[in-house]
Amino acid sequence: MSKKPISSDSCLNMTLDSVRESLIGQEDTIIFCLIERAKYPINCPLYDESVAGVPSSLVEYIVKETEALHAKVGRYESPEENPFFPENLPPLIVPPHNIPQVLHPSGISININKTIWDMYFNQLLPLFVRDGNDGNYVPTATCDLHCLQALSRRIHYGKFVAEIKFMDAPEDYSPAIRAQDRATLMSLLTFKNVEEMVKQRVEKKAMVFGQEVSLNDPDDKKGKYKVDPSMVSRLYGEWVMPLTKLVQVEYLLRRLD
Ligand SMILES: C=C(O[C@@H]1C=C(C(=O)O)C=C[C@H]1O)C(=O)O
Repeated sequence: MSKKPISSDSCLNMTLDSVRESLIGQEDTIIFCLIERAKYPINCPLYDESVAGVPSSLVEYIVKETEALHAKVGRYESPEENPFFPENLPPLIVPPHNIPQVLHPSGISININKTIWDMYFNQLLPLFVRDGNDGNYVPTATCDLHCLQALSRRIHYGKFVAEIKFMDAPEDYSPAIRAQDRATLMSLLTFKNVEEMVKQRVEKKAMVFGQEVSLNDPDDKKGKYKVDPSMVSRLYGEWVMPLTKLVQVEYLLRRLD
């Protein structure tokens, strides 16, 4: 496993192991966010485009307005954060943080949040949320926002993974980058054994974090989970890891610009 610091002057001492540790920590956040969202039914009116009083769906309005507030106080100063609606974000009202530059400048602006948005609302939500409408629209939208932010952060973390992989073996990656050869880059950065471990671990975490707890009959709730653990494994296998790898490829394609 790599132990080399990512760059001598970044002082961040990132390694492939340390970014993988961060991805493992982010698994917890994603699973807890899914558990919170699953408390509410689908609450369809939130996603209806024609709600009186707001210019878009209620969920889109809440995400946009929250991002505008967060932009003013510096959320998007961090290279780990990517807005869903980057157009027309207001300027900072606090002093800049001067976060050390780790990523290659051409890769920083990669943003696949449109794909993440579509995946979340059209494919993922219907899989783990029950039908119904309990009227809790704003708390439900807040859960959607947290799920989206956690997934986006995890998937865009591929930029850091790619930077480290490149710095560890520029001689392996450079010919494929020069040839703009996506398939070779994808196979160079893929570790099937790591992906298999990730899928197993998130399934196990979903069992532990989402188990139902009963004081009376311990067997009463056995085998019942707040979100289906196999669905979490599927989420990672079909969307989270492929999209993280897409970000890695996009980043590497620009790495020698
Ligand atoms: C993130 C990495 O790159 C790839 C993507 C993975 C993921 O998204 O979890 C896991 C293994 C790799 O195939 C990594 O190597 O850790």
